[in-house]
Amino acid sequence: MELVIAPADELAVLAADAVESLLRAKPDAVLGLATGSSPLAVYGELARRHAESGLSFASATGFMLDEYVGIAADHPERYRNVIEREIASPVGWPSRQVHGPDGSAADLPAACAAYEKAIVDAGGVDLQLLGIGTDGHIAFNEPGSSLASRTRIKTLTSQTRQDNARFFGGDVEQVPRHCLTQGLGTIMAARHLVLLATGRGKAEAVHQLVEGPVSALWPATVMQLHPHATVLVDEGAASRLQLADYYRETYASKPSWQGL
Ligand SMILES: N[C@@H]1[C@@H](O)[C@H](O)[C@@H](COP(=O)(O)O)O[C@@H]1O
Repeated sequence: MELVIAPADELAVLAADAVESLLRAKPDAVLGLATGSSPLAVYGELARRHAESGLSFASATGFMLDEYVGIAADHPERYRNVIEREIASPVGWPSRQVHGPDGSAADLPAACAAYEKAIVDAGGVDLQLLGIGTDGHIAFNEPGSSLASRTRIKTLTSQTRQDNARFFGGDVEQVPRHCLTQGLGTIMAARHLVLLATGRGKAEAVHQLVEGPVSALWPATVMQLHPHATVLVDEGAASRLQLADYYRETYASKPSWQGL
């Protein structure tokens, strides 16, 4: 696992660099897309590069991490709509190439199985962007999630619903109770994981993710078992790391030819 501690704007540039080098080397790459506020600056940077230097998503495929169940199709916070607004549309990415779990399906387990198959059929995810919840969830894999889980229905914790209430006018009752989410096993099958976390509110989750014991209680800790995981954090999110000085030293002495 590589840990980078830097100001938030630099983290977004680093993550965008990783996406750009992948797309330049493999235009039909498969990208894993996260929602939440953490990846927004990355999406902004990618949109800027699309507009200014022609970075193209025309042949790429995207897979979202998760989706609410029981949210109106035209709700601005439906993750499908968020991804369309924040990244697909700004980079000219054809909608038919960007996929998400179908939270409005009549048969939700079948929709989950179909989603797993679609990811495999596309060749698997090359680079998965991730955020992290204050309780250590990734996608919507709440504490207690099986470390081997696949796309399925989950019930959101009250902590996550409170955290996400800000997207629903501050009213926690408006936040759906259920979701479809890629499982931890699904996420672990991606070839490169890039997680972004900023602010002191994420400090404990980041400490557990990087330095805690691997445990379903802190689902993101499963990333310790991934052969290529990059964790990008600002000073606030790094504030509880025991080995922060070592991570800084390692990154400062990293050879310039070595990407993320
Ligand atoms: N399902 C999403 C996660 O994918 C995201 O990582 C998390 C953190 O969100 P934020 O980046 O806004 O802190 O929120 C939601 O619960």
